[in-house]
Amino acid sequence: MNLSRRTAPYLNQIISNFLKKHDKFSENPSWEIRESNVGGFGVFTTRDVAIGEVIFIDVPVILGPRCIPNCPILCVSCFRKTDLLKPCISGCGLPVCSNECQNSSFHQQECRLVRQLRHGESKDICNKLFENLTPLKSLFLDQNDKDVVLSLIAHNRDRHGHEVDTLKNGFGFEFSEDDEKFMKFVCCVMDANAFEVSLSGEKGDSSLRGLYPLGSLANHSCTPNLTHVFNEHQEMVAKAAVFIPKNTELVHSYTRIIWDTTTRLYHLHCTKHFICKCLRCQDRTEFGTYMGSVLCKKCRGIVSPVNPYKSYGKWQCQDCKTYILGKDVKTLTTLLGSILRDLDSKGFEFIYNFLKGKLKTVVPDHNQIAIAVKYKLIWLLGHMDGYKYKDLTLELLDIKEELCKDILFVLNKLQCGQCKLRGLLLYELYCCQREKIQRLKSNKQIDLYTNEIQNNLDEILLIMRYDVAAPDEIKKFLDCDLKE
Ligand SMILES: C[S@@+](CC[C@H](N)C(=O)[O-])C[C@H]1O[C@@H](n2cnc3c(N)ncnc32)[C@H](O)[C@@H]1O
Repeated sequence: MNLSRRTAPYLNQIISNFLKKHDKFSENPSWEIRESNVGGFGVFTTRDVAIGEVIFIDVPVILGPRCIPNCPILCVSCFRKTDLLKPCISGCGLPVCSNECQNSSFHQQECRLVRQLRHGESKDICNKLFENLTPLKSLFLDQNDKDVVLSLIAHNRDRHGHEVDTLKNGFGFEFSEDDEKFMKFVCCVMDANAFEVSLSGEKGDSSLRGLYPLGSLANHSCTPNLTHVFNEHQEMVAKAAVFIPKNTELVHSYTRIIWDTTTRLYHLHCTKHFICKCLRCQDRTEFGTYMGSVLCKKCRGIVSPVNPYKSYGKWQCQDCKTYILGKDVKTLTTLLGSILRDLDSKGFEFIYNFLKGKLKTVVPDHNQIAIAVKYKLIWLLGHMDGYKYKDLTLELLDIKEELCKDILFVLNKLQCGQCKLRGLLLYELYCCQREKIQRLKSNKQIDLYTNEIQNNLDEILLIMRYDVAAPDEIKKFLDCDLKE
């Protein structure tokens, strides 16, 4: 794009017009695009915003499958993941879930283009074509939407845009020079800005990516003040995770919140090509959580990097002041990482004993590996065969409750407010406490619990409001709530 057009007034105008077209623009928005201190542009509040308040609703200008190996397939028309997926009967090789989706104008235009450019038919679903479909979809944008895409920043390193090469070299697609240039630009814009879109009932990683123009102008911080959910129309609902004063930059997290600084910095460098300088990254204690720290072999004190930006440099024990080398810490964390991956095949006893035994001797309680192990146990208790809620003893319910509260405590220390992870953990805690209350005998204990459960439920509803990925029982509460 012509960079001289990339000014704050231009961006405000083009994004506002885009939202107006989709009926998502409020006449008195609580956001504004301005130049940001971290570089480029960012989104700022124009007034105080209360915790949980919706700041904007954004619409995807491009929506398509993530280009990852073995991406679980979805209907290319309605983007639902269902058992009813079948290959399009016209022979384009793309998955659709119903006659309605087969015949939708949305699918028909890409189906025609695929058959025309590819010179051939496919009777089966072609996964590779599905994975590389997103740039192709961008060719159907109208000029206004193309201008929106052109106004966003694009990564310009060589490895971005390989989807287009796969379409050309792997499938024999022939594109005009302009189309090819635009599609490559789209891939670079998607890599810089796209969000993984949550879908109803989807477990694990998302298969869908969306380019949300306003959402994508918000910069990153490891202590985000913005949180977002996706509703059933694949719209992004951006909400305040904490109270946000007027004129504050809105920032969301491009990484997992419970990763340590080394992991977050590495991820941001590789995927978004910048070095985060937020307060959490600069603090070697990570706000007192010591998520990246290990224990000293000599005195069991906490060992942290002297400079969090140089994890390969020196690390020092805060008690006995001994130095150790970053590469030795790396060896330990790599080993723990591989044990962590293996834990998926192990049962509760093994994982719990590992947490309370070996792991406790090498890392502090809130090291990211310890948190990941605790997280596994939370998901195991109450969900896995033999460990459904009804099967759990009071002792196991106590363990689950303690683990949930422990990670919630870490999230509080990290100052992440009403983030999505908090909502999920509160929900696990709520289910656990609800089960526990049925086993309690004393009325006093029951009363105490009932209050806590109700408070947790209120907060879960606030965090999960509009979230298509919310658990079904929460959605039922929310349906009533939204109809009121
Ligand atoms: C999704 S865009 C955010 C909007 C972008 N600032 C703009 O002007 O369009 C992501 C890019 O913004 C920049 N960015 C975001 N957060 C940053 C941060 N905390 N520090 C430095 N650069 C950041 C990086 O260049 C990153 O690749």
